[in-house]
Amino acid sequence: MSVIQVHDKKFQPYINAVELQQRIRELAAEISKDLQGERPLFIAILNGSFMFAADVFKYLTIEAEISFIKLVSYKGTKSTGNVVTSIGLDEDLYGRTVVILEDIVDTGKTLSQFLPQLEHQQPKKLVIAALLTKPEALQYKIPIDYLGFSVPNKFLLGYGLDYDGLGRNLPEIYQLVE
Ligand SMILES: O=P(O)(O)OC[C@H]1O[C@H](OP(=O)(O)OP(=O)(O)O)[C@H](O)[C@@H]1O
Ligand code: HPA
Repeated sequence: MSVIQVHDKKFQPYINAVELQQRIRELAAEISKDLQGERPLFIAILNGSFMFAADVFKYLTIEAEISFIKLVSYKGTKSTGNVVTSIGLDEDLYGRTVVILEDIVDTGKTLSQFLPQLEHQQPKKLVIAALLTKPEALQYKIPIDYLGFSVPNKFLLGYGLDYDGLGRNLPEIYQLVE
């Protein structure tokens, strides 16, 4: 792995593919142990989480379902500010064990807006699995139950994460060179 250029910016190697896969196997093993017999529904938030979701899901050793959703944000009324709604969630969450799959919790804004909507459906349990989080960037308190890596507040690329549309296909994670 070496420094790469995407659009106008340079990125240096940060987490290699072997480390990533090893950590994801560990997370999948933990989830499998904790949620044995619950037939959880995994909800992957597109676009960024597609690779993480695919890898976690294939390493699970329990019965589970998966659904992919896209969040769309639009301007609500003055009092509600931005409203986030989801496209593609057809399942009824009532009484179910639900695992949210996110590639990254950065400021936490996305999940802080979306979690209440899921909770509204009264799942039996709602847990979060995130590959990455940036503690220094967090502005909203998000309880991450299964975390891959805690990372510094620098822009990341690869393994689902993009810079202006590119870089999602990289099998490893890169960090912006500043
Ligand atoms: O914690 P936050 O600051 O809200 O950031 C995290 C969100 O940002 C990214 O999605 P993005 O909105 O860039 O869309 P994408 O997944 O399609 O790239 C990422 O996949 C998370 O969903
Ligand atoms: O560090 C990041 N990289 C790419 N996309 C993102 N979305 C939130 N944080 C990031």
